[in-house]
Amino acid sequence: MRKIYVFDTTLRDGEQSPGVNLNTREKVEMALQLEKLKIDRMEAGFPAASPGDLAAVNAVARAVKDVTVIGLSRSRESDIDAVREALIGAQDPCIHVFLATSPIHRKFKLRMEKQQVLETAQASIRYAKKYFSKVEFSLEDAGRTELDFMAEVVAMAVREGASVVNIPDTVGYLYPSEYGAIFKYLKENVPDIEKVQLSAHCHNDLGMATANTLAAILNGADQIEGTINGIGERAGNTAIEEIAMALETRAEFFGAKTGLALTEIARTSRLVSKLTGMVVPGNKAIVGANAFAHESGIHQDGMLKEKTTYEIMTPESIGLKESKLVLGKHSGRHAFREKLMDLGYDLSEEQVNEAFTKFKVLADKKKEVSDEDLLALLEEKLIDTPEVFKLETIFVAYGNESTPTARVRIATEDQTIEEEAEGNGSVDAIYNAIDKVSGEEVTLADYSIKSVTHGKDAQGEVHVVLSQNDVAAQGRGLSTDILEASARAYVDAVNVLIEKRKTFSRRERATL
Ligand SMILES: CC(=O)SCCNC(=O)CCNC(=O)[C@H](O)C(C)(C)COP(=O)(O)OP(=O)(O)OC[C@H]1O[C@@H](n2cnc3c(N)ncnc32)[C@H](O)[C@@H]1OP(=O)(O)O
Ligand SMILES: CC(C)C(=O)C(=O)O
Repeated sequence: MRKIYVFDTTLRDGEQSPGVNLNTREKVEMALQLEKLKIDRMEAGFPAASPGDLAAVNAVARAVKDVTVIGLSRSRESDIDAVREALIGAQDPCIHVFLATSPIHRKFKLRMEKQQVLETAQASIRYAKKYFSKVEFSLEDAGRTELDFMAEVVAMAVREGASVVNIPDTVGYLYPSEYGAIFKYLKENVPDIEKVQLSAHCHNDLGMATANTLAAILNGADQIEGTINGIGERAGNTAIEEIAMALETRAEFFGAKTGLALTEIARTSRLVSKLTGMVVPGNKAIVGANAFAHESGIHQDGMLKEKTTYEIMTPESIGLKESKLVLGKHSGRHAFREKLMDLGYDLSEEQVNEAFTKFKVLADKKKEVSDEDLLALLEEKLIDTPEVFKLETIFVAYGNESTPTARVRIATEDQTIEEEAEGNGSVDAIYNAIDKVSGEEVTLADYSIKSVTHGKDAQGEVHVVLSQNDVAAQGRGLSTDILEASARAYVDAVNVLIEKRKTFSRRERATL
């Protein structure tokens, strides 16, 4: 299997993400984790950028042992000298010199003719070669450079003894077949091209960085450049974890692999996210929180029967513990039952169906139903409350300068009653309206509320104690809305109270 060398630029191009600034300690921490991931080459920074970056590159160079450490440099002697200083102490140092070659960059940015570009690049490679045995040269914006001029510059870099020549699609402009064709062209048209490694460096402006990098591999690229989590300038760079897993998962197609320790991917991704402050989107390939999570019933059923139905790679392969079956409104009975078993509930078919119906009502209100939600729901289900009154709807009007008003609709065995009442607050108004429906004279002896789950859409659980003469009754209500939970708890307590009163009077009659 052909080996693809991984050039990680999380610490350089990744740090160019707007808002990201890594200090020396953070760069070293990340570098040591990248070493554990077994990347081959690491671009630690741009030493000429600032004294701080020079010092950080030097600290990284001294800290890592098994990775080639690289410093970036413009085609200027002063930049090259800064890299020399920064890489003192590196086990295996390498300099990365670049110069833009495209007509747009030549004309507007560098204000150079083709010949000047060629000569400047040549002079800088020669100067770099005096101090470094390993020199990578990049043709910035190669993706928009004329093919014949690109070949001319690459041929010069080969003659001057560069070890790697990089062909960046700096602005993420190309389509995979176009990018792949460049590598094929260079392989076929540049003399002695086999003396250098060809490298692919893609940006994600049109979301094609991964596809373009893979196209380069299919057309002979020896090295790929990218960052962890795909962070980087503008829309970012190629995500290294995507390339590594694509090659691993489709080895029969690509016939190439990286040497990465794949089980370190998840840990590295988390560290990069933590230190850069760049949150990984849930749906990000490979390392997003949802990459191995399944929410819909049909998928969950498939997963429970055979994981390969919906997973082309395992979470374990990137260092995660297991896939997740997330309960939500699209989930089905198979996953629901499985979750109940995990929580220690071995229920009958009928009980599962009953709980499932309640779960669906809750799932309509909540984005994700947590274990705590389910436990609360199951406990509620197991309490055998006789339903003389059944709360159908509540409506509350509240304003800080008006009297709170509530309207409730409650079903009894043979009719539906609607009542409205005012109160000192919204809950009081609801309770007054319920009293009007039930006709019961009760005292609210206790009221408490707590959140049983977390977040903005947490479920609130309300407990009330009602008393009537010598009889006390407790009620409990659960909802994502605390007013609804309050109403449910109250109606529940009224029902319990009526049931208790019946039992009490039966006992009394028996003793008479
Ligand atoms: C595609 C990439 O990611 S390339 C890397 C991009 N990364 C960075 O730029 C981060 C670090 N950069 C910096 O800290 C600063 O830009 C510095 C220190 C390098 C230079 O700062 P300044 O001297 O103030 O120059 P400034 O950044 O404004 O302009 C860049 C200059 O470099 C020139 N330049 C750009 N690329 C190159 C190159 N590869 N080789 C030689 N000169 C170059 C520009 O033409 C411009 O020159 P001019 O001043 O003669 O017009
Ligand atoms: C310096 C070069 C390799 C670069 O980052 C780019 O062209 O995107």
